[in-house]
Parts: sequence; structure tokens; C-alpha cells
Amino acid sequence: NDPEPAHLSFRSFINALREDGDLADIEAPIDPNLQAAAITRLVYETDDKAPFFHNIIGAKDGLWRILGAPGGVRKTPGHQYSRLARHVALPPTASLHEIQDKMLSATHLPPIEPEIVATGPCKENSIEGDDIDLWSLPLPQIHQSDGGKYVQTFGVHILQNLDGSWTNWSISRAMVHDKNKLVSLAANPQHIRLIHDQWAKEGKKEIPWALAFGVPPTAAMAASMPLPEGVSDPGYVGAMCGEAMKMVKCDTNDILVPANSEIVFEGTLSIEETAKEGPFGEMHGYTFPGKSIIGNVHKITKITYRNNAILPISSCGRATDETHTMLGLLAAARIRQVCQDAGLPIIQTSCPWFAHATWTVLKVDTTKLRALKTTGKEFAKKVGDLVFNVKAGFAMHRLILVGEDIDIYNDKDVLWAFTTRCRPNLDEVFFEEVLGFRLIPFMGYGNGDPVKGGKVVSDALLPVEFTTGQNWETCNFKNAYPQSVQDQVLKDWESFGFAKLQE
Ligand SMILES: CC1=C(C(=O)O)[C@@H]2CC(C)(C)c3c(C)c(C)cc4c3N2[C@@]12C(=O)NC(=O)N=C2N4C[C@H](O)[C@H](O)[C@H](O)COP(=O)(O)O
Ligand SMILES: [K+]
Repeated sequence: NDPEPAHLSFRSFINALREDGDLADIEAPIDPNLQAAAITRLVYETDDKAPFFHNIIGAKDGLWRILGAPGGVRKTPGHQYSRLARHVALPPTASLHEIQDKMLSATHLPPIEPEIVATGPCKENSIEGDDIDLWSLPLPQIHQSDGGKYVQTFGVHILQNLDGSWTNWSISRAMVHDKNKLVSLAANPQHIRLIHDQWAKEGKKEIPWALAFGVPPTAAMAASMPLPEGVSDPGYVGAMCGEAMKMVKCDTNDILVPANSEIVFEGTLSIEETAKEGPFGEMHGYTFPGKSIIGNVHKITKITYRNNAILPISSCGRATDETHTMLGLLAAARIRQVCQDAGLPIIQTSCPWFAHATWTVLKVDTTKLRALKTTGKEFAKKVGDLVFNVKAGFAMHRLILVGEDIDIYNDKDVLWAFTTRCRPNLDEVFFEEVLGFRLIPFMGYGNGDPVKGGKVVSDALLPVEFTTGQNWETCNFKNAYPQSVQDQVLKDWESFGFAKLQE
């Protein structure tokens, strides 16, 4: 067991899940070819416990056990997001808004730079040079139609810009390309692509790189979040946790990795070498069999790993997995921050799972909105011009603006406001000149430009909310009856034979 708490140690995190009753310890032999990922997939689709596979067929020399669904949702009422809460040292009852707040908490704090330690658990074992043969490892096949073995679905890529002033962590998929090579997806505007292009412009041939699996959970959350360019993840996470991240230097380059990482691939990201990447079962719930694109090649020079190392996997696809609960939720969080930093009266932002991280719902402070003396059209255009031109907004294709009476983390509330307060076309502002997200099927496999446009801000505020405020009474139990009548109904409820009401 690690001395660090759950948010700073992947092993402590797993133990915390077990204590929460949120871990399925599976001792039966499990096939890394499809079976482990299929179990993980059904866990996401039934909001069940995180599967921990102790006996992966083909595992040897401590490589590897597998943990699935690190960021999945639970069905336990009041604890639905405890797995995410454990990533950021919040209580198991934390709400999505509190989790977003925690991840934004260091936005205006000075970084706490990492502490470099001489060694750590990630150095307990190693394989290097010609001894590296990825094909000999129990590589997971995540989905049947994937173009290869996606060993990388929840590790953290670590790269620095040219002068080392910026260290970026990010999660991006990668499949095995050769015994010592991966090929990854990272397109514009992702920071892997940006850093790659910076080095390429200087005529460099390859970039020092590391891929750390089973990192401190706060690091995995930051890696899934579009922090601004130039903001180094290690320093940001240090500030968020109030203490320096313990890092060790890679043996074959100067990249720093979390000292208690489960597995570390050290090596280089090639500037010139590319290879076919994909297809992969992606965040929007589709695989397009046989369709691959060109990805970047990473070459591994050394693997170091803990005794009995654990490989985390995300078997992404239909909601709800880490591409929704982390990619989506945290992009929405950054959208809130960007709007607030620009002085817009946005108080909360959510990313409804059913929208597969293509929608962000923005809750507006309508008192401040009325002071702006603006109209829906103007305000929607202002929000879209801002959000669709920053990195945090790149994956989102619809923004929905709602007032304070809507619980934006409740799908029924969101859809009620959207379907009744936003007149199609007239109350919507369309954006056809902004960067679009190719991975969404209506973009990459649709009728228009796959990487431009197709975005909209849907104003689900009624005009009266811009002038004198809400002038309606919501027709539901809580708002259409006097408190005395509500109290009487609730008092009699079960005695009349009705079921106990959920709190
Ligand atoms: C879009 C992505 C995926 C896909 O749908 O296949 C794929 C699936 C997996 C690996 C499960 C996955 C998980 C589990 C999580 C949590 C996030 C992602 C991914 N993968 C993709 C990918 O392959 N390529 C990509 O460009 N961004 C991805 N993100 C999102 C990025 O992590 C996010 O945008 C960060 O902000 C990026 O960091 P910065 O550049 O901002 O520093
Ligand atoms: K990131």
C-alpha cells in the first residue's frame, strides 16, 4: 500500500474504491483480448463497480493486472460520482459542480512545482532496448473492430515545449504499431499536436516523451482537461493539491514522471514517422470499421514498472465513460472559467452524458444578464464567439443557455428548457467558420466540412428573462401548489399506498 492518499496514488485510489464498495475484485482468469474491455463496457452501461482484473491471461513478470472504468458513474443514489470525487480528494457524495470547482480551483493560483525524488515505485522493474517486445505483453483489445491493440486508453502522455518552460500532460489514445512503437491520435488543437509542430518547425527529428500509466488520479483528471497553453499540468495539480507532486526523471531522457506510476513507457515522439491509426470505438459511440487516419509514431526505449503493475483502461463508446465524465465534464468546467474570466454572467456549466460531450449547458445569472441590457441573439453570439474560439470549446457543437430555475445536471430539466424555451432557428445563432470536431459522426462522416463549422448556441432563455425576469409558474408538484397542500400530500403519501419517495 502507498503512503499517499487516493488522489495522489493510483493504488490508494483502488483501495478507496474497495472501501466505498465500488470495486469488483475479479480473480478469475480474464482474456485481455476483448473480455476485460467487454466487462468494462457493460460496467459503464449499467453504472456498476469498477472491475479490477487480478488474473489477466498472458500476464508475466508483473505485467499486468488491469483496472477498468476508473472514471465511471455509480448507480448508488447520492454517490453517483464518488469515483470522480476520489480522484480529487472530495467526499463520495460530491456533486459534479463541486468536482468541476475543485479542478478549476488552481486557475488563478501560483503553481507548486513538482518535487524531484531520486527514485520511486515506478523504477522497481525495467525492460529496455531489444528486450522490449510489446507483442509479448497481455495487450488489451478494447473493441472488436479497433484497428489494433489500444494499450493506451488511460495513460498520460508527457511532453515539453522546446525550451522546457511548459510540461503538458494529456490523455490521447495509442495503439501498438511495432514491438517497440505506438501510434497515437492527436489532432489540432490538442497540445500534443501543437508541441509536435513547434519542434517540427525548429527542424527537430524527435521529441523526448513519456507515457505514464496508473498515475496519481488528480494527474489523470488534469490530463483530461484543456488547461490553457503554457500552463504546466504538474505545477497546476500541485497548486490544486496544495503540495508538490513527487516526480522521478526518466532513465533515458529528461522527462519527469510521477514517482508512483504503475508503468512508464520512456522514449520519443517522432516528428516524421507516421503510421495508420484507428479505427477505434470512440467517445461518441461509433466505430467505422476499416477507417483509419494518419497518426504520430512514438518509439519506446525503456519500460519501467512497479511490482505487480496495474494497467488502467477506458473501454470508451456509448455513455457513460471517462470520455464523458472527464473529457466532457472538464471541458465544460474550462468553458465556465473562460466565460467568467471574460466577465460573462455564467455560473455553472454541465455536459449531459446523453449528448456524448458534444453539448455544454450554461446556467446564466439572469439578474446580471438584465443589467447588460442585451438580447438573446446578441448574448448567444457573444458566448459563441468566445467559447467556439478557445480550445476548451473545440469538442462542443451546441451550447444551451438556461436560467437559474434549471438544474443543469438533471437531463429532464435541461431538455424541458431546451424544448420549450428555445425557438428553433430564431433563438439560435449558428457558427460555420469556427473549428469543428472531426470525430463527431455528423462532422467526419457527414455532409459538410469535417473540421469547420456545424456549431450553434441555443438560447433557452425566454425574452422576459432579459428584461423583467421569469413571469411564469412552473407546473409541477413543487411550484403549482401551496406549501400546506404539498405538506399534506407528502404526509399521507405512503399511507395511501404509494411508494416511498426518493429524497
Ligand atoms: C478524442 C479522444 C478519444 C476517442 O474518442 O477515441 C480517446 C479515447 C480515450 C483514450 C479513452 C480518452 C480518454 C479516456 C480521455 C479522458 C480523454 C481523451 C481520450 N482520447 C482522445 C484522443 O485519442 N485524442 C484526443 O485528441 N483527445 C482525446 N481525449 C481528450 C483529451 O484528453 C482532452 O481533450 C485533453 O484536454 C487533452 O489535453 P490538452 O491537449 O488539452 O493538454
Ligand atoms: K491536459
